[in-house]
Amino acid sequence: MPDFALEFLDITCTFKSPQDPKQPQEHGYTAVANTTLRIRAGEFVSVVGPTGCGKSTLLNVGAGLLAPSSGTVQVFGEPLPGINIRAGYMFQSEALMPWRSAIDNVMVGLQYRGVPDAEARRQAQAWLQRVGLGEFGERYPHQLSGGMRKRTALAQVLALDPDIILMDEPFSALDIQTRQLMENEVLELWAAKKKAVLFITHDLDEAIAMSDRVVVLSAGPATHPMGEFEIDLPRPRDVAEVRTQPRFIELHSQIWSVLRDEVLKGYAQQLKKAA
Ligand SMILES: Nc1ncnc2c1ncn2[C@@H]1O[C@H](COP(=O)(O)OP(=O)(O)OP(=O)(O)O)[C@@H](O)[C@H]1O
Repeated sequence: MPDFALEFLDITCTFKSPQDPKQPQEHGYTAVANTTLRIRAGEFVSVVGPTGCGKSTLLNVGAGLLAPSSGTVQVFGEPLPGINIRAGYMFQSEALMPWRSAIDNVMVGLQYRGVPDAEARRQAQAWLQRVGLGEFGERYPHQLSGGMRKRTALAQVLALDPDIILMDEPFSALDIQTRQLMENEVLELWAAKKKAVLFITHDLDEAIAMSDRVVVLSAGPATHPMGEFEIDLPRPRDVAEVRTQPRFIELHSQIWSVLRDEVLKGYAQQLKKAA
């Protein structure tokens, strides 16, 4: 198997201006510029950067939902021709179908893949069990708490057994306690199966606590990696406890010294845009 599960090779993404759609694309807004980022099979990589810098854009490129203006994406050494079928995707927003019960939501991807209903139901139930929702399969999304909905979404992604998991600020809407529980659950599930994970967050503590490597993106436009940090904290980790370790604090201050300036630049740009 190739060393890298997912490679972004010299990726640039330029969007046409919504105000002037007739303008040639090269005169539009360049969100991501000349970005190269490689994620090894089984590696947990977080990408942090100021708000609006281009994190989701990069993730969408990795999912095959957005074609880059230039550069290539490789999945296990092969160029990505369209949708990345080896990747599961967990969004920031709710992605559950409100008219389907939790178990039906988890089953749906398996059914699309042609798994017979009874087997899909059995597998979905096993995943709900694993994320602590064994008793809640018949509930509809509106009958579940925010944390339970996130767990259902996690089961939905993991049920498809993807080799690559793309997560876009999946827990940002949760309260801190639920968030830490979910982070620990993700780490446990990841340790059992060792998938490649690309995790987008603007929370540096979360990034360090979860990851093998943290990549810092510059403020936009033309965002690109500014620094990469190996997180050599021992595993298994408890995301709340690990934050008290001296090495965590050291890594945090090293990464923050790079990220801080970018956050300030990003903030200044947002103020300029709003003016
Ligand atoms: N389809 C699009 N058309 C035009 N501009 C876009 C499009 N998608 C994203 N952008 C712009 O590209 C930039 C990067 O957006 P993106 O959503 O990738 O940032 P982000 O880092 O994920 O943001 P946040 O931290 O707020 O989630 C933003 O300025 C955004 O307005």
